[in-house]
Amino acid sequence: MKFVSFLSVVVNGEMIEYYDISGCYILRPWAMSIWELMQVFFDAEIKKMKINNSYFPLFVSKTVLEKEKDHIEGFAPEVAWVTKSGESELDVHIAIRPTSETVMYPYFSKWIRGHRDLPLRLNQWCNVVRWEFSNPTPFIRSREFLWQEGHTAFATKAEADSEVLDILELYRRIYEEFMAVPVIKGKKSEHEKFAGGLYTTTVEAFIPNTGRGIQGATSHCLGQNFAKMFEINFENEKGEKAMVWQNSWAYTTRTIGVMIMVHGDDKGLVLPPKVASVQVIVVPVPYKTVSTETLFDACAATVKCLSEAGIRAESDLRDNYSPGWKYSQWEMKGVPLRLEIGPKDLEKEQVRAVRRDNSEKVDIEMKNLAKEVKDMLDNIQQNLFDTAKVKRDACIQVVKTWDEFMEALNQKKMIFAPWCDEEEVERDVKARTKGETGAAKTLCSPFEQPDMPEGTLCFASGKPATKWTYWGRSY
Ligand SMILES: O=C1CCCN[C@@H]1CCCn1cnc2cc(F)c(F)cc2c1=O
Ligand SMILES: [Mg+2]
Repeated sequence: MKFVSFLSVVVNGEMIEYYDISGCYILRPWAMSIWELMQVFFDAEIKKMKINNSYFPLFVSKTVLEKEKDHIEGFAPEVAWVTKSGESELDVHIAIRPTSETVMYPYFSKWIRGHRDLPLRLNQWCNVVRWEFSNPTPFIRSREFLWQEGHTAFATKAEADSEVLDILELYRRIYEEFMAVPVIKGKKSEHEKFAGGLYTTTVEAFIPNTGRGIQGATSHCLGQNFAKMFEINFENEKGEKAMVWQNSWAYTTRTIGVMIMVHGDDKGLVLPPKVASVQVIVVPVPYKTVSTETLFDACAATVKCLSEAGIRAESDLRDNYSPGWKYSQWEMKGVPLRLEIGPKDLEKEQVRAVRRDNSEKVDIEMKNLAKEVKDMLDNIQQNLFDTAKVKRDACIQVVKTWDEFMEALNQKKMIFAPWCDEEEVERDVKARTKGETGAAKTLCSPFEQPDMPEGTLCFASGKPATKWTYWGRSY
């Protein structure tokens, strides 16, 4: 789906309404319901991990936010400030949280005294503000967005390392099991990682239509960097004073944008059933040979039968739109399955099912309705993932030399190359590929590393390669 159509699809699909402040968007129910369905899954999963939700203030004082210069110096231009209340200047300017490390960690320091206070594992569902200037795009890059941010503290590095991967697996599930979007799990390079942390793990998605990678969600091990900065110590079992090991992890409303870009087509949105607030829309096809009331009753009974089977079904009984108009509107909104009920269907005690993913039409017997519809929805979910994976894999290009790299980059590929893992070389590749469509950067080094034949050289530096890494232009 091309960019222009992305902007029109999110508006025509009634997900987004533009707002009079640039970079800010209204999330309408059709989008908010997707966020909520994911939240139900993720919140239940972190509760199983004994992670508690909390809520910290939106505001950070300047002194606290700038406690450690190098943590935010690169981000300073993005920070939004409250400088006045009414007509009076605030003597201490207050930042709106762009992320909550500096909000939370002074209290982690206060609450964590002994090893019995560990692990401390908090999450919050909230909004954050980052006053970015690069091209704002609904869901993908906005000045305010919704996310969950997890912040955890452990006595040992091993516990932190293990939780980083547990959370990353939840992010993979969000993308692959709910959004039907294939992602690659891996580690960010030293250049691309969260500078305040020890290492960053990520699930990377790829948008075949634009040939750009996109960071899907991140799970950072912060090491003891913030413990040092905020003096978060505890007395360990040997009575020694030790610093905690911390993680922080987030996914955002960007997930919805990725899903739209991957599955959308020229008829509009295509929603995976797992995240569709309406999975089945029932549309009556009136005809003079049968009373509208009979048809409407059949639609209502169909909705009731599906709802009782746990399927999110609605009927569209509006009498001021034709069936054809309704079909295109619900296709634009991406409803996975449409059931048409006309006189003939009534006679044969069946419904005409039309799939949104491949436009296939099949007749379903009313008596097997719930089971057949459930199976079709599962099939649509799987088909969307399989189709997206084939498309994404077709974009992956293995390269060994600089020329092959440049050719693949200009063919909008997701490049898989042997790399010497030197930060200087990554900076050099960025400089050499700078262009109006943006430079190439590392996306991640996948945990699953193919073997590196003896003597393989880095595609960019010619030095001995140490790891296989995905490269590409990105959002
Ligand atoms: O990405 C995560 C997971 C959830 C908690 N935070 C981490 C790292 C966020 C990295 N980051 C990202 N963006 C920022 C923007 C700012 F304006 C700013 F002051 C600080 C940051 C900033 O620290
Ligand atoms: Mg940023």
